[in-house]
Amino acid sequence: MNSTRHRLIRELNRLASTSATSSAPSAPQTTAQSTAAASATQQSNKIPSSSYATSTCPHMMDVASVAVNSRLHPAATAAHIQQQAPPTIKLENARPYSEVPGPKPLPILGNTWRVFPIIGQYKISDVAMISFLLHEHFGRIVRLGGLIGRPDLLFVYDADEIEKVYRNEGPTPFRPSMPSLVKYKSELRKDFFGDLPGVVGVHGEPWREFRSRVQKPVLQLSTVRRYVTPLEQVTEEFIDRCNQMLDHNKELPDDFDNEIHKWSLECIGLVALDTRLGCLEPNLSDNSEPQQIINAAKYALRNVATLELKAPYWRYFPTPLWSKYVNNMDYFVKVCMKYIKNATKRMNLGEGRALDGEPSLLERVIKSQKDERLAVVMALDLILVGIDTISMAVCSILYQLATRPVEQQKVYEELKRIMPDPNTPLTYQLLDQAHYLKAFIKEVLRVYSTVIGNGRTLQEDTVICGYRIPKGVQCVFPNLVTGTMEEYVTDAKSFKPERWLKPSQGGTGDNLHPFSTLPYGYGARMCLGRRFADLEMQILLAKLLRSYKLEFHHKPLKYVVTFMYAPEGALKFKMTPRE
Ligand code: HEM
Repeated sequence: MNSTRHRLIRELNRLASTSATSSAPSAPQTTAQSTAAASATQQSNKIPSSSYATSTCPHMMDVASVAVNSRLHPAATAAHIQQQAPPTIKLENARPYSEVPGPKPLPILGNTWRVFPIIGQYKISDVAMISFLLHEHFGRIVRLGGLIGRPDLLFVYDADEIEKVYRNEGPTPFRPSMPSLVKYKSELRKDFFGDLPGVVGVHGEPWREFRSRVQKPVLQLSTVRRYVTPLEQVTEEFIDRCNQMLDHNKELPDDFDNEIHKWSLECIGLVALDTRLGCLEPNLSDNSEPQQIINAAKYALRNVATLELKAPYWRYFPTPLWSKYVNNMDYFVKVCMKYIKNATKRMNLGEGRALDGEPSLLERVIKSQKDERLAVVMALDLILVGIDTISMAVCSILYQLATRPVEQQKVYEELKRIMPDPNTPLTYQLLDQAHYLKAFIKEVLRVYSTVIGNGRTLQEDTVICGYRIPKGVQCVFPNLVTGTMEEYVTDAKSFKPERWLKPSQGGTGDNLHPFSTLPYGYGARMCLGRRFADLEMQILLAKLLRSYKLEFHHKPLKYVVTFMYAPEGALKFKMTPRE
């Protein structure tokens, strides 16, 4: 255990002993609850070489209705249905909110001070660890109150209760969202965003209207399928580039994560802007447009955590960090406008980008909605949340593959069977057969959830874990913790892609509570880019692993949160051609 963890445990022990309510969490408990604390202690000790990171990841807080069960192991769903539902308690019989356990806010200073520099005991990157420790010390529901300029955070570690909240969220779910982006869209650039502000950081009717106008084209399979070949081309270029970057040990460079960012930006440019941005060109200069977009994306997203948790003073006056954030956002808007205007021009000239008769996503949106600004806002949202999420997920998946040779070999064997000739062009049907590869991705997202939690702001008073939780409280559902809890996942500490397979495919039939691990969220607000995310990741892995073996011969990397949860350090993978 590292010293940060010791320090946090000491502090939480102290808090637990001083908290007015922490010693008496006598709210109604499920049978499994009695063992939760013990299992959580065990769990946080066992999670390998990870430092934990921010559960208040702004993306999770902000990022929509498609059945979740389609992504789940059928056996898991069946097992879940057999579980006992939590007791239903009426609002009037529930225990008061004030009794929810949690660290006690200090007078005047509240709890925000805990993430201040020097005097505060937590770094933003500690927040995931805090999420584990809060569970360990306070149980299945924890209140973190007294935060400057924001409502209380309520951590819920009970998958049945999480399910209840999701299922009752109504037609306009409210994800506690980046207030900084809300301010940018609804105040600073109201002139541009007006009554169509997009989905990210937008709520209520404006969110519902925007989402309903873009959801169909973004999620429909025919649109997504159209991108297999273009995304395969991008990925082939990326792999060629990787080859050129190998050193004398056949290892990739220290800043390989930046290269993955370039690949993901090139992919998102293709999808959201109908453009090849040129990110994979060799010798990209620091002031080139693609590199500037990458920098702007990293900045815009990663500083949201700091802006919102650590330095929320921009709410009251424009701080330097806020001004920089605004400049970055303005830059994004400008870039999106430029490329969407180009796409409209091409369409007007009859030079559209249809493939096999299928128009591009952008063409579909511009044609059906007859609104260029809507397309700009959609592209902006997709880019804003699509680059970092997928890049970080890929960093994490590649690292897991490189350090798990047995599983990597299984992925390779499967790919070899599906594509005996490595140069076989990819199709949706071929990818559909890559069951183990997909299961591997799901398992990485369970154990190392890139977006470490999701959230909902309650729109009415609700009973959670026997407490009456008032409307307006922000619930946090910490995937990273619940996805690795023994009570919800059989043999939760073991990395077993097979748990996601059907028995006919060699699956283990393990129990897996569907609401314990939801990497793309759930319901009407579920991730809008998930089909593209899955496709991009599958294409990259299929192309790369069919032809190369990946190894990692360096000190194990720790998982931390910058914005997303991913391994920190040089991803110096060794790439060796197969056969
Ligand atoms: C592995 C990669 C990704 C992960 C783990 C991920 C995860 C998430 C999560 C957890 C949410 C919140 C859902 C909810 O509130 O229930 C979300 C929302 C969203 N995601 Fe993703 N995402 C990924 C990739 C992408 C990509 C590539 C795009 C764009 C192409 C994208 C676009 C969005 C958008 C626009 C939202 C907001 C939806 C709304 O609020 O209506 N995501 N994502």
